[in-house]
Amino acid sequence: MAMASLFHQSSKTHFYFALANVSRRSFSTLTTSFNSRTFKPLFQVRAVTTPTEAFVGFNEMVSGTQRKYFMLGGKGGVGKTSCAASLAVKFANHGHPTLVVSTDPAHSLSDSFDQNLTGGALVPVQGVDSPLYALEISPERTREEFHAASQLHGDKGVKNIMDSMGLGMLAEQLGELKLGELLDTPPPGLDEAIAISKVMQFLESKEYSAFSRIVFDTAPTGHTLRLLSLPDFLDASIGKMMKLKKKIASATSALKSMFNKGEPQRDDASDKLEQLRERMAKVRDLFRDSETTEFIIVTIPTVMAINESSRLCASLKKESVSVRTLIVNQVLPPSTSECKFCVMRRKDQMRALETITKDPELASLKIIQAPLVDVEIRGVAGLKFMGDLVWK
Ligand SMILES: Nc1ncnc2c1ncn2[C@@H]1O[C@H](COP(=O)(O)OP(=O)(O)OP(=O)(O)O)[C@@H](O)[C@H]1O
Repeated sequence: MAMASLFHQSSKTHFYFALANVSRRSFSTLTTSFNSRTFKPLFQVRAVTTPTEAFVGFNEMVSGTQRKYFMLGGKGGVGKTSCAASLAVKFANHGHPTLVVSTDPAHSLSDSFDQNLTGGALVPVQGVDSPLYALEISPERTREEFHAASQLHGDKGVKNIMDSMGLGMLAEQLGELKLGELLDTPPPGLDEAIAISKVMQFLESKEYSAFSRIVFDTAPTGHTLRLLSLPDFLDASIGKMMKLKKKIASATSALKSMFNKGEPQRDDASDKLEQLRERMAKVRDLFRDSETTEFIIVTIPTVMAINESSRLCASLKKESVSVRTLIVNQVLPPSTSECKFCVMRRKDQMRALETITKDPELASLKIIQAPLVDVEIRGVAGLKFMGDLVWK
């Protein structure tokens, strides 16, 4: 039996209705480089419309103009990008200037929106009611920039780039290490460090201040957990570096005072380390602030995916990251036909869904079931359609 016949008839009508109603308003094609020195807000925040119908969960997510962050993550291929992109479209269509960020090195935002959003800069998404920008954080591209700078200007070039990313203090602390050589075998966590530095830019740059909703399409589970635990790890490392520096500094100043009775020297390096530490603390606090940040786990109704989601949920809770919602995507809609394959598959999915209710990590979450549809979710129209099914 063709997949098409699994599609719920009313949903199909709904889809074409959605297609016909998608606004095609276009935005200026302004793209903004991260390294831009002139910080101007890209646009002003408009009044946000709050739906009055039965949008219980989404109602809470959309209300208020205070900035909120939503991180969507889960196992590879379950529909993270489709869910993240559809949420971003829905926020924008409810009046929120929205930014959707991909931290997955294998980006699929461009494929999902069916628009070219590559380049590692803010790119406007066409076809939504309020400004929606996409950003694919590209560690590979940054690494290439590092290499080029290293070849042209040696370690000084690499340090300049790190400086422009807000990681200059870290570069200084790496001191005599051959940064160029380090890049040939990037240490684990470098991709996440790059993603974190971008998060720091969100927090500090006026350019990003107008976005009231920021949706992260994260990389599959392992990467994401490293990303979330990095601020703590760096904070601890910086703490150790500072202690060491203080010891060296007090020994040095004791020596200096023996020979030179002049003014005590200001310790610039320690000041900068302290600044970096404060920035890391801000990122960590942001991830853990349940008022502003929420992690939404996306899964599919298979025992393997649900088990992984349970482990992800436990790890997120350990990191004190707020998790309230689990999306079970690609659930087969009820079928009136006698297709054996469909009946078996649906039974199997029902068994997997049962395991959620018994899972100690997942049972307490709000469960959203999103149906498997018979068309690929692509383009703003498709994402709007998916958004209306998922985000209610
Ligand atoms: N509910 C659904 N019904 C039908 N197709 C879907 C559904 N959800 C997602 N898809 C399709 O499944 C494919 C994978 O989806 P998506 O790229 O969103 O997954 P992902 O978890 O982000 O993948 P990756 O881990 O590779 O980034 C896409 O072709 C998408 O259109």
